[in-house]
Amino acid sequence: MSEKLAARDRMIVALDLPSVDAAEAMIAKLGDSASFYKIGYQLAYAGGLPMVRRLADAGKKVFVDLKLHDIGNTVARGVESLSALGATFLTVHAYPQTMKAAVAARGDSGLKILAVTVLTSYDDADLQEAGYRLGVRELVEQRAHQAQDIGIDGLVCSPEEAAHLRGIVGPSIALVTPGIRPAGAAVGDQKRIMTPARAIMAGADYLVVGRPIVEAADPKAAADAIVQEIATATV
Ligand SMILES: O=c1ccn([C@@H]2O[C@H](COP(=O)(O)O)[C@@H](O)[C@H]2O)c(=O)[nH]1
Repeated sequence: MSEKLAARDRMIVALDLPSVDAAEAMIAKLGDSASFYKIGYQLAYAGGLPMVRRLADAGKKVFVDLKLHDIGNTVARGVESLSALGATFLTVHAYPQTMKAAVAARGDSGLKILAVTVLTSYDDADLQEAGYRLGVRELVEQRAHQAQDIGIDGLVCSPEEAAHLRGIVGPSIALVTPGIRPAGAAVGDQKRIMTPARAIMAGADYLVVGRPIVEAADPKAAADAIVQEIATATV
């Protein structure tokens, strides 16, 4: 990551909420404690995509996490449509055809394409069950090399792989890490997790945090605590 970001701007809050009203209420609760939001399946499919422009116009950054994966032409047309929304990041799965189509289609829109290496809810046994021959570490590494060759802007990975990947891809590819759990937080369905401080020390550029904030009794206090942890861990 070339730019030096403030701790708050490295935390991406996943707005995994059932409606636009619920998401807007959460954004109001968080106020200045959050500057970067992620819109994924739940909110996008509940009419949340127009929020991208509204948030961008309000000075917030937005990550559209739709994890595109289809034939190249369909991915390219989808990226063209999404690039008009004003988002900062868009995810695709880290398959070569998909990544090539997305990188070619983003044009000079300013949209950055992130490749999802291996979902943070997967471990080696899950990959084997899905028919993969490689374990998590090997598949993440292979996909990182392919993504870099294709010209991808960033990788989504677990913080467990961040230090290793930083050594492979160098400083200019953003490492965006879900699977963040403050000490004592419920793990849920995530399998490859770290605390915010450890993720930052491992080399993550951005931390994606959903349930530990949006399901907290006091989301603003939860977000402030994570930002404080990021600040303390930043060297
Ligand atoms: O590998 C991945 C890719 C994306 N995600 C998304 O991040 C958030 C994490 O939410 P938590 O509630 O903090 O677990 C969620 O929107 C996922 O779709 C991921 O977890 N892992």
